[in-house]
Amino acid sequence: MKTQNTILLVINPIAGGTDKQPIINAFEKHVSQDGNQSFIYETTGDRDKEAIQELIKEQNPDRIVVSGGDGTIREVADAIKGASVKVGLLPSGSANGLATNFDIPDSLEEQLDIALGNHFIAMDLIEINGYTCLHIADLGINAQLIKNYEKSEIRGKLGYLIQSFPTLLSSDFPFEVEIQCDDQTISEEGILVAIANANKFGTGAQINPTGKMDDGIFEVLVFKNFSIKGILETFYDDAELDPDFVKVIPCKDVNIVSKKSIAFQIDGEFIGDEQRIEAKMTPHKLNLAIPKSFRR
Ligand SMILES: Nc1ncnc2c1ncn2[C@@H]1O[C@H](COP(=O)(O)OP(=O)(O)OP(=O)(O)O)[C@@H](O)[C@H]1O
Repeated sequence: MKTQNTILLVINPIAGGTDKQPIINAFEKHVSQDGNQSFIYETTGDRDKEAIQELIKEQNPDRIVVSGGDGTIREVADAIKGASVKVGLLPSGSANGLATNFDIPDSLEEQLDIALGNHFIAMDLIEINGYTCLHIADLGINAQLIKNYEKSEIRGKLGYLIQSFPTLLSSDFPFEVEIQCDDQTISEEGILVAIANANKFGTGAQINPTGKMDDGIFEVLVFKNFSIKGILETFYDDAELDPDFVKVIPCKDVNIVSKKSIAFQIDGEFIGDEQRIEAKMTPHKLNLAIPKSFRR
């Protein structure tokens, strides 16, 4: 006889500003049709990591399905660190950068098939200045855009675009950094220094085409100057990054020091103006359910 599994849904009621009841209904239906048992935890924004850890201890779920944005996924990743529980995604945040990297489709039914399916990646987790990073962190123009965007009242792509003009003209760019990666030290000048586990920004821009999310290595990318060609190339899957435009340094451990404080973001969330960034690959993996068609 098939054993009954317990599946926990962690759902952020405010993510993306949408009604979550249809997601809860579809999840419960799908899990019961599979002959499994479901239970639900709604995040509150206060001590969610600890609450999820308590639930894992009490209920010992076989899998946790996360409905929210990257912030909610990170909360779950932090809660299960070191445990083997599987994780599925029902992206419902405002940007969904991690889901974009795995080409998770828009339809809820397809998302449920994937989240409750049996294709997994043992995804690397990076620790940066004490935070868990799921896909991409960066110092420079992109983080400055996110900072300006978070302060602005105009939402959506238009808001992002309007913010880009003062950001691109700011005297902070380019800036100088010293990068100590494993046992080499490099001095560079750039407009954006990214630490990338993944290939894409949440917007879909392909900034790190050779990155693999399960190889135990992340890439430090230094974008050296404003190049329309270089920026356009990052939108194509098979882009070969021009070394005059971007320098790529694969590593497991990096210290980045900037001469001045520069805007810094992790997974689409503005962290602060920073001068020192310490990033290292953690020994933990996220056992994530992904589409069968995902190309590593
Ligand atoms: N019930 C709640 N009320 C208010 N805030 C909450 C609640 N639950 C979670 N949060 C907050 O939501 C944030 C995480 O949101 P998340 O990133 O998942 O969604 P989002 O911001 O809509 O999406 P994205 O990160 O893709 O832009 C955290 O700051 C968390 O503290």
